[in-house]
Amino acid sequence: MDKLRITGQRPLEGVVQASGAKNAALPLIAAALLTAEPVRLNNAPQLMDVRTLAKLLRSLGAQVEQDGAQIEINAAGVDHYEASYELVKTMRASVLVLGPLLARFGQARVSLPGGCAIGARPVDQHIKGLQALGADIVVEHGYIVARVATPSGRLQGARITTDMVTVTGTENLMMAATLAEGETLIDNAAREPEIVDLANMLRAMGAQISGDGTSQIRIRGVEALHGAVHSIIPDRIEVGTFLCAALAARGDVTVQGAEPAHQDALLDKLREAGAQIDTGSNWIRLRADALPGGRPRAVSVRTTEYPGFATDMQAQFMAVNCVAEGAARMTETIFENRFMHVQELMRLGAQIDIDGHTCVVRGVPKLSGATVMATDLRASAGLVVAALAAEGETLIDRIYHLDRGYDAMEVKLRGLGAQIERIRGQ
Ligand SMILES: CC(=O)N[C@H]1[C@@H](OP(=O)(O)OP(=O)(O)OC[C@H]2O[C@@H](n3ccc(=O)[nH]c3=O)[C@H](O)[C@@H]2O)O[C@H](CO)[C@@H](O)[C@@H]1O
Ligand SMILES: C=C(OP(=O)(O)O)C(=O)O
Repeated sequence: MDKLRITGQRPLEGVVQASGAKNAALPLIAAALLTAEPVRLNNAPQLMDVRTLAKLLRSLGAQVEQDGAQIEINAAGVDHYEASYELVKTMRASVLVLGPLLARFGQARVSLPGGCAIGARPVDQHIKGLQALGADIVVEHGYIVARVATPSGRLQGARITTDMVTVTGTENLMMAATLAEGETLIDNAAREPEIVDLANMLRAMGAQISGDGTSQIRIRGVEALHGAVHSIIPDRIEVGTFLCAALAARGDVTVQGAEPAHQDALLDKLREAGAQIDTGSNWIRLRADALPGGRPRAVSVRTTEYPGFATDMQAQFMAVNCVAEGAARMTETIFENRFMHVQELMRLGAQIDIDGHTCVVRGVPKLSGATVMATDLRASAGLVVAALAAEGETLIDRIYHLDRGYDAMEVKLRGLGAQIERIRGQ
């Protein structure tokens, strides 16, 4: 297993390029299953999760080729409708093939996604919504077995109100509804930029969708969708991770290829912490090289659905609070077990008390490098941010979690002056 070795307290300076968003790329790749015509995605990130989903689509009979930041998908030859446990267990987002398979082929057998460290993450809302669209669904032997049992063989538009706001749930239902007969209204829909990106590509494929970006999405089903070319939005979590790293390590970093409008909640918190933020149409610059007192101020956050503070940024922002002046309260409201980085941050000298869904972080003047273990994707990113700020050497084990969702992270950080290297495992 690969590890990262980081020697901290090097000033981070310069320009870094953001990649396309993992959480947009995955539903967009799944959406290509909705048509027999080719779909081309530009600005695609090069990530383990993208490779895993590509492998899953190939196992269904699709052709998928990635060449750098371009992915070509042709789902004309799909003749299998089963996503096996072996492929689904490493990545929850594989459940995104359920809606498209059901809508285009009338059947799907998709393994329940494997257990994930950050919470139980059931898919009951995906199932409930697809049932409302007319699917017969049973869960047996660890698989969701779904069939369209309507007289026309097509899903039927319906009103769906999800019990909670779910991102991939909204995406699955949106994709399924594009080929349904009649109109679907998804109420309590997620409003994330990745939902809007998916709606934009589905529209380019001929779908009729409105209301994306609000909590009511309306879809008028069409008989067939066609091919499209689409450019994936920037990865706001990757961008945020670089900004947190720049603040924690007190640098001056410009992230190019970013979308500042997607980052309001985070930029507010970074400013509150003392960072100077400047933005342009597609870049964000964070300056923390002249903080009053030399340290950021501790800032409390509460994770919520978009446009609130993203749960996927909680660990990285906690790393900033670990070296800040003062104390901050951090509340996680989306996932029940997303504080696994706390124990590892404490190995670096952080002072954190956990009480259920809330942590109180008391900033210390200095963290000190140690050997730590990555437990999930953003926990790993939080450890990288902390290690960049820590004195001495930190060894981060199990970075396969990081590779799921960051495109060449150590190469990009090295470009900013970080001392970071990958140690290849056997
Ligand atoms: C690939 C992708 O886009 N992943 C993102 C997506 O995950 P994902 O789409 O899996 O997260 P959801 O928005 O669905 O989860 C939100 C909450 O709803 C619960 N829930 C969800 C569905 C369901 O059927 N039943 C249920 O109880 C979950 O357990 C969780 O507590 O949104 C999360 C919340 O912003 C992010 O952290 C993930 O990075
Ligand atoms: C939790 C995440 O991803 P996933 O939903 O793919 O597990 C994430 O991107 O932080």
